[in-house]
Amino acid sequence: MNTPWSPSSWRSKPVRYLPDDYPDLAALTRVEAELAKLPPLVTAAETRRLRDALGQVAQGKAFLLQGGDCAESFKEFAADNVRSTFQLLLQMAGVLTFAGGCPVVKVGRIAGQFAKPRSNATETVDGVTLPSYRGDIINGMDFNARERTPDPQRLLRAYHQSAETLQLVRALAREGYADLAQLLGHRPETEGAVRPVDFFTSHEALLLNVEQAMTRVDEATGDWYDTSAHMLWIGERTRQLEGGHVEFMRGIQNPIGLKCGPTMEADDLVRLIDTLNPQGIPGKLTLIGRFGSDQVAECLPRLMAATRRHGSPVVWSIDPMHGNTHKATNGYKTRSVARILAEVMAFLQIAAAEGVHPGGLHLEMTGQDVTECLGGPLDVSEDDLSSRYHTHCDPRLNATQALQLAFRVADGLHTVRAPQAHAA
Ligand SMILES: O=C[C@H](O)[C@H](O)COP(=O)(O)O
Ligand SMILES: C=C(OP(=O)(O)O)C(=O)O
Repeated sequence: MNTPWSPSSWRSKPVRYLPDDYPDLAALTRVEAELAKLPPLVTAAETRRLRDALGQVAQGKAFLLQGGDCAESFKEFAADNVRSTFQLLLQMAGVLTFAGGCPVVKVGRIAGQFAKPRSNATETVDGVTLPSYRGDIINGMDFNARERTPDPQRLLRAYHQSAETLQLVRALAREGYADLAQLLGHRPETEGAVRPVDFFTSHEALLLNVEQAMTRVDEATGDWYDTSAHMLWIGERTRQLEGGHVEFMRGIQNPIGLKCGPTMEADDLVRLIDTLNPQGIPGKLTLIGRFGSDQVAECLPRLMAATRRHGSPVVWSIDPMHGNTHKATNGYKTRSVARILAEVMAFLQIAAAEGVHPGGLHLEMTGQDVTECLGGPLDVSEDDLSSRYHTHCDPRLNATQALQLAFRVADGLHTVRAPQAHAA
């Protein structure tokens, strides 16, 4: 694609999943202009550091751990919640580093993960039909007409909450951690042993009007960076080659993710790679498979084979959440840890068979002790779901479930690497 790009060129393309029911469009335009004047949330230099770190993943020398809420919310925003998810990610990274034998790049679904592409535009309860809840950045979760009407002021509230979240995350990352013992809950023995950690932010780049407003020229390089997060990804529902989301993402220098679900064809994937990373920069593009444990064996090998033949240095990561959602018999939207584990293990085995580095894990998870996914070490049952089901959209792994997964992945990475180590 050699056509000129600008932060607003997506506006001339078909765009899916952007709300089109703001009652006052002039108010929306005013808020977009206000956002464009607010300070960047992240810097271009930090963003380049993440791209370089992901370049190491693309070369098989590191592993990507990306995780956090399905949807951040205004109501659940609290320092303790941010801290517990941050610490959980560090604990998991510790497990993966020690057992997997390579550095782990840590990226939160945090400080901007607010907008959700919903399967149905409307929801009907007791004969009343209203717009679906689409994330706190767009409308409210309560089932009444006022809450479900998109409100542009929510864009500003989400910006400010993201800024506060980032401030806390940056402080926590500076405090860093001393060693694995501290990660597992013990205090460091000496102050001097503390090491800062690199921690990055990410979210789905769904609301292109917001992403456009946050996109600025970096003085040092003259390049465009989306300063709303270090990494942005294109969702499964908005990855059309000719669509607005791909158009926007092809012009920014941030590392980007691309969700790849069961309907992704190898030819389309190659075209998307050529469009999104035409120069083949290592670390620029992360492919995030999300097929479901029952489809991964059928879908993933041909996509991995296509990227291997193509030769562009992509990171292959797996999101074992979004293809494994089902409704429990009591109506809760849930996921079973067994199926999540099965998809991740299949990913490791398929990557080994295709000669591709299994580069990362993308999870919806929280440090809070929720009961949203079934199974795990404490064997959450369908009857337990109602006790602590707090997610605003999709079910997340709780801390014990996420740590169990990290140990299993670390084991799996060790096993798939062992034959390569012997061969070397
Ligand atoms: O998180 C992703 C999507 O927004 C979500 O899976 C869609 O959920 P829904 O099918 O309940 O709309
Ligand atoms: C919507 C999401 O996933 P997907 O696009 O893969 O369905 C998500 O990760 O929040």
